[in-house]
Amino acid sequence: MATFRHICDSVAVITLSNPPVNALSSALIQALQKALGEAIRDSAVEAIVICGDKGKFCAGADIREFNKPSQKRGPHLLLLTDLIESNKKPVVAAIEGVALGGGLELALGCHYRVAHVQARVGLPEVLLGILPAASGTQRLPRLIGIAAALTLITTGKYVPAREALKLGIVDKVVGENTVDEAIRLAKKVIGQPLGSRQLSTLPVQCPPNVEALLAEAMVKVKKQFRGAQSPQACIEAVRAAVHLPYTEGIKKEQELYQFLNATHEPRAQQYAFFAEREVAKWTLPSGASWKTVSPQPIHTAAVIGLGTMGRGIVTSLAKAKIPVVALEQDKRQLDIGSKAVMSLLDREILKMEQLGHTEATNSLGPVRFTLDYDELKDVDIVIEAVFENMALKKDIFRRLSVVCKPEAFLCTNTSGLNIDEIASVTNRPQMVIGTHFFSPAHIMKLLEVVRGCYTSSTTISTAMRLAKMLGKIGVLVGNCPSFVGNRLMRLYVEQAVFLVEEGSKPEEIDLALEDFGLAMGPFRMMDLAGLDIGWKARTEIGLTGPKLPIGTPARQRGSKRYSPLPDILCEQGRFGQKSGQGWYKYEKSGGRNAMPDPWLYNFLSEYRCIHNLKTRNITQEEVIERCLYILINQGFKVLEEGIASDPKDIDVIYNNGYGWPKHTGGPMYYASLVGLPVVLTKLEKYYEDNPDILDLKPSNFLKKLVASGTPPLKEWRSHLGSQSSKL
Ligand SMILES: CCCCCCCCCCCCC/C=C/C(=O)SCCNC(=O)CCNC(=O)[C@H](O)C(C)(C)COP(=O)(O)OP(=O)(O)OC[C@H]1O[C@@H](n2cnc3c(N)ncnc32)[C@H](O)[C@@H]1OP(=O)(O)O
Repeated sequence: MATFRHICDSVAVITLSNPPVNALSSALIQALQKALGEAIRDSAVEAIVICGDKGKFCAGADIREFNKPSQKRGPHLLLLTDLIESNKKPVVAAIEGVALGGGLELALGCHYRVAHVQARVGLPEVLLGILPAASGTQRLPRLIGIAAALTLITTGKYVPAREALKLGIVDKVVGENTVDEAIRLAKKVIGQPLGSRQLSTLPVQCPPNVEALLAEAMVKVKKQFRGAQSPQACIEAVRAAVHLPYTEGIKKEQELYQFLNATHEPRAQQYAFFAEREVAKWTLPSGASWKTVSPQPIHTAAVIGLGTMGRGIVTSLAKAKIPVVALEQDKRQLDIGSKAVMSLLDREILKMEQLGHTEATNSLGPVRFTLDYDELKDVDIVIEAVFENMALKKDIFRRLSVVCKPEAFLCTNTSGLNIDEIASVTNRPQMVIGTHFFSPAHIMKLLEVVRGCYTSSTTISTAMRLAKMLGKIGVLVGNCPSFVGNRLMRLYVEQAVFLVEEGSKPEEIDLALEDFGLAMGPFRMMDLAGLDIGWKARTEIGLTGPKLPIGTPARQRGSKRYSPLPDILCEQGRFGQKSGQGWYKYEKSGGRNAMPDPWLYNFLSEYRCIHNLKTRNITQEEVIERCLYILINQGFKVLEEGIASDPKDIDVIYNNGYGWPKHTGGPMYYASLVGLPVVLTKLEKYYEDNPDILDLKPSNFLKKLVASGTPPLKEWRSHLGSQSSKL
C-alpha cells in the first residue's frame, strides 16, 4: 500500500509500504498510482515526497510476482515514472535503506533525490536475468553518462550513498532525517522550472569514443558472464540510449526485456536468488529449526592457523567487527601470518575509504596475534584453520577442550575430514561443528556448515548466525568425506583428467566448461589451487606413493578407474602456478598467465603409449556432459543419503563456492532444465562405455524421479521417502 498525507499544507508525503523491503508488487504500484493521482489533483499540494516505510525506500519490483501470469506490473511501473517526471509539481525521492531496480527507476523518475548516508542504490536486474526495463537503461545514462551507467547496469553493483552523490545519481546525502530534508528541498523548489530535472528530455552526453566503450563493455561481459544473455542485452539497451530518442530507446528496452523473459535465464536467476535466502531456514528431522532454536551470542572469536584460509577468516571476522585472537604455532609463522593479515585489513580499509567511509579504520574489529593458547580462554567461538591433518587437528581440539570456557563453540575449517572424529576428542562434542570457508575466505560468500552426529541444534543455529554476521550464505550439510561441495567437485575434476587420457587437451576441456559458464575450467583451477595439495592427500591415504600396495595397477584402485596423471606431474615438480608449471606453463613461478605447454603434449603421448590408450576425437558436448552429469549424479546421491536436504542447498553451494553460472540456476536446477530423463539416459550410456567409472552409474534417486514422471525440482524432496537424514 502507499499512504498519502499532507505536511505543512503544501507538501504531500507518499509512503511505500510492502514488508519486508517495500518491493513494488502490483498492489503497491496501483496504490502508488492512486496516491500520486490524489496528490497531483489536490490543489493544496504543491510538491510531493516519496519515501519508504520502516527506513527502506524500495528494493525494486516484487520478485515473488515474477512468475505469476498476466502481470501488469512492468508497464505500470514504466508509466508511473513518466507520470511522476511530467508532473508540474516537483517530486523528491527520500531514499533510506535501498533504492534498487524498479525502486531506483522510480527515484530516477522523480525530479530530485535525497539519500541517507547509509543508503545503497543500484540496478541489480542483470543478476536476475533481466534488465532495468522501467526506463533505467534510458534515464541513468542521461543522468550519469554512458561509462558509469554501463558499469552499474551490467554488474548490478550496489553503490553507497556517498558514491552515488559523486556519480550524480542523488542530489544530496544526509546523516539523519532524510524525509524531513526531502520535504525541505521540495518546498524550496516549488515554482522552479523542472525541465533540467526531467531526465527523459535530456540528451545523452556521449564521449567521442562511445562505440569503443560499448564494444569494450561487450567483450568484458562476454568474458565475465559467459553464456549469459542479460548482460549483453543491457549493453544493447544502453546503446539504444546513445543512438535513439528516449521513446524509441524505451521501445528497444521493452523488446530486449521480452526477449530475455522468453529465455530460461530469469527463472534460473530468480530461483537462485530465493534459494540463497531459503537455505538460512534450516530444519532438522527432529523438528528443531531456525525458528525454534536461538543462536548463542558471538562477541569474540579466535582463529587457529594463519595460512591462506586462516588469514581470510580473521579478515572476515574483523570486517564483521568481531574482535579476534589469531593464534599460530611459532614466532616465525606468527610474524608471516600477522603481516599478511594486516595487509588484507589495510586493503579492506582502502576499499571502504574509496567507497566514501570516513571512519574506515574504526569499522574493523580489533585483531590480537598470539602464540599463547591461554589467550583463548574467554572467546565465544574458535575456528581452527590449520592444514588438513587429522592428528594435528585432534591435538588442537584436545587442547581447546582444556583452555576454552565451557560455553565456547569449537569449529573446524576442514574441507573434508570427519567432524565426528575431531569432536570425539573434546569434552563438548555437541559444540563442535564444521565451518568450511572458501578461498579467499574474506571474499567468498559461501560457508558450508557441517553438522556432525553429536552437534547440537544450538551449535547449528550459532554457526548459521555467524555466517549471516560475516555477510555469508551458510548452507547446512551432513558429515561425509569432503562434505557436499568437494565431494561433487572431486568427481568432476577426475572426469576431466580421464578425458585427457582419452585424447582431449586440458585447454580444450577448460574452454568447453568456461564457455558453459563456469568461472574457471578444471585444469586452470587445479593449477591455481596447487596440484601438490591433492597429491599429498592421496599419498596420505595410500592411493599413490609409498603406502600404495605393490602390484596395484597404475590406472586402477579397487574396482575403479584411477588416473595417475596428476601424481606424475607432481613427481616432476609441476605443482601448478606456484611452481610455474602444471597442466599449463606460466611466465614464472607464481605467474597467472596459463599457456599450453608443448612439454605436456609429448608427455601425454608417451603416457598414452605406455598405457596403451587410443586417443579419439572428443566433442565439447561429451566434455560438458561427462564432467557435469557425473557431478549432478553425485548430487542426487548426496540427496539420497540425506547429506543435503534439498537440491537448492547443492545449487547454492555451487553458485557461491565453485563459480557455477547462476544463469543456469545451479547443477541440480540445470539438470531439471536439461530434463532428468535426458540426464539419466546419457549417464547410462557413458556408464556402459566406461564401466570402470563407477560414479557414472545413475543414482537410484535420479532413477526414482524419472520413474515418478519427472516431478518439478521443488517436489524432489518429497520423493526422498524415509531417507536416513544426516542432518
Ligand atoms: C505486455 C508485455 C509488456 C512488456 C513490457 C515489459 C516491461 C516490463 C518492465 C519490468 C520492469 C521490471 C523492472 C524492475 C525490475 C526489478 O526491480 S527486479 C528487482 C531488483 N531488486 C533486487 O534485485 C533486490 C534484491 N534484494 C536484495 O538485494 C536484498 O534482499 C536487500 C533488499 C538488499 C535486503 O537484503 P537483506 O537485508 O540482507 O535481506 P534479505 O534476506 O536479502 O531479504 C529480506 C527479505 O526480502 C525479500 N526480498 C528482497 N528483495 C525483494 C524483492 N525485490 N522482491 C520480493 N522480495 C524481496 C527476500 O526474499 C527476503 O525474504 P524472506 O527470505 O522471506 O525474509
